[in-house]
Amino acid sequence: MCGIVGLLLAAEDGHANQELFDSLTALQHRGQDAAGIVTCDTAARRLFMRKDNGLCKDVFQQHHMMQLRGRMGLAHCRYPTAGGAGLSEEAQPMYTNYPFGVCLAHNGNLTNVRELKETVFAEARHINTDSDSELLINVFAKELTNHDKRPQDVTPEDIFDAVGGVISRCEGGYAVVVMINGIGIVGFRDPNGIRPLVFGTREKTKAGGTTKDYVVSSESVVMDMLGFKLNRDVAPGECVFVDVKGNIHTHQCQLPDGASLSPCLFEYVYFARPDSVLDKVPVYEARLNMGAKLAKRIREKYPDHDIDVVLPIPDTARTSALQCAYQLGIPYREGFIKNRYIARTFIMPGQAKRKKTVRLKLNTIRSEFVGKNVLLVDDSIVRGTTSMELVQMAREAGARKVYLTSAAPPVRFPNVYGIDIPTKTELVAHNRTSEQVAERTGADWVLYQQLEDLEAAVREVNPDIPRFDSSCFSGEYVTGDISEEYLEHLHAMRNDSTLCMKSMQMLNVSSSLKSPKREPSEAPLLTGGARQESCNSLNNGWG
Ligand SMILES: O=P(O)(O)OC[C@H]1O[C@H](OP(=O)(O)OP(=O)(O)O)[C@H](O)[C@@H]1O
Ligand SMILES: NC(=O)CC[C@H](N)C(=O)O
Ligand SMILES: [Mg+2]
Repeated sequence: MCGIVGLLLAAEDGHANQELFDSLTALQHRGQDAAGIVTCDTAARRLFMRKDNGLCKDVFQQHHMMQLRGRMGLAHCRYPTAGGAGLSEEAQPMYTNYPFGVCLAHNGNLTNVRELKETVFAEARHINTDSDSELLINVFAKELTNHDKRPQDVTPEDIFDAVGGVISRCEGGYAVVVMINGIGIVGFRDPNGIRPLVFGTREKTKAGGTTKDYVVSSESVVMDMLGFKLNRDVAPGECVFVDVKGNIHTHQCQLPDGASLSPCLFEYVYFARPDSVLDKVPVYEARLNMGAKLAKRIREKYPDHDIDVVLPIPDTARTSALQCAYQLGIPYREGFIKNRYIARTFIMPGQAKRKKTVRLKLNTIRSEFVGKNVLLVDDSIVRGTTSMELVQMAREAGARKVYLTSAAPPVRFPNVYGIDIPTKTELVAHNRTSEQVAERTGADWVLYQQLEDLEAAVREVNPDIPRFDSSCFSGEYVTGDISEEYLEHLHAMRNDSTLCMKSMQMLNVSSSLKSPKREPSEAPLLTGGARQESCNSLNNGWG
């Protein structure tokens, strides 16, 4: 669930680098693995890029920032859902020199990668990584060459045709920003609008008149940070093109049969910041509604409950837990304190790391547990990594009974549109009832939100959303093209053990490359034993 930004400043002598960096910081919660910024000096027609693995504060040092010249640019923070974690060549933005010099940043996941690879190679283009975003930029670039024009002759219609070509060829979930050297920035969204994309403007009045800066980004919070006005969401299958002169051109591409706005429900549950507004839904309000509906369900299912206190599992669950406690008429307290310097656990690669991080990240306030019956509220229970640890910690802190509730329904199916849940076997609710999840996590009972209540919680804020991508709860995929064979392929490619083995192999290759003089008898940098242990502890993570 990466974060993407495209920015174009009106001032010829402006530089977009600092605001791109600031917007990445505002979107850091969407991707912690890699970060990148590319800028364009529109007068010199030169591009400047910096990208690497890591958080944006680590990737961009002052000397990098000073290289990023120009008033137009893109930014990206990555949470890998294709290819591998920790491969810096898969960091974004992506770049291709033909035609004109095109850069692209992508949030989402393509589902017809195997077919696309074949056609892209047949078009005499080259793909050098396993990233689906590299395919996406090559498809866009190829479609842009169809008119065979010089850069100064490219029209908005040519850009719209290129985006139309991408939409007809690429399946899955994608929100995309593109920068074309010397031409402008482009934003578009897949025909179902699964991943979010908003755009905004900032007017500046000077003696000479009024000018406009433009921004396109994953979440509206970027506009708040930079002082932009949120204009609206980019519609499903719509293309927004801002040329370097500051003119905006929009076009609704032809949608495939059956496509309609279907935003990812998980954005409202977990991914987006509560202070963002996506598809006209303030995320905070949706989460309050989730908490209210959860309280109703608790009262219905356990009318004689003996809960003494409601404790959120920080951070994301705070909003729902607050409203749940209020509706139940039970005190809301902070039983778990989060170390603010430790990032989100769920989007970290590898189960061993996720499991270890939960205890490092959250600690208990004993007085909130001792002798009490506590209700722990989480926004979602996915692999169960967080809840298994926290139920145990609650008991260790002296709780008498530990109840667990989730503002989302059980996650039972893979996500193929940009959340890294590639296989159902890793999910704690896979083939388990709530009672069995309670047994597994060690809770006295577990209660989940119902899917219709979750959808209603969002729809109460915007009744015009026709449907949602709720595939990880329902197993129904809005693009209609997800076969069992595809899900089996995804499982084989991306289950945690396979990814672990792949990264170990990469480590072996790179350590042998870095130590050309090492004798064959010498121990490798990471011994076979250590490798085995690392993968074992990963498997133990599932218990
Ligand atoms: O069942 P699991 O596999 O553990 O996944 C679900 C948990 O992961 C997320 O928290 P995370 O720590 O990523 O982020 P947060 O601090 O924003 O809540 C989410 O909010 C749940 O707490
Ligand atoms: N989470 C995302 O949006 C990921 C984008 C892209 N699929 C990648 O893996 O880099
Ligand atoms: Mg959490």
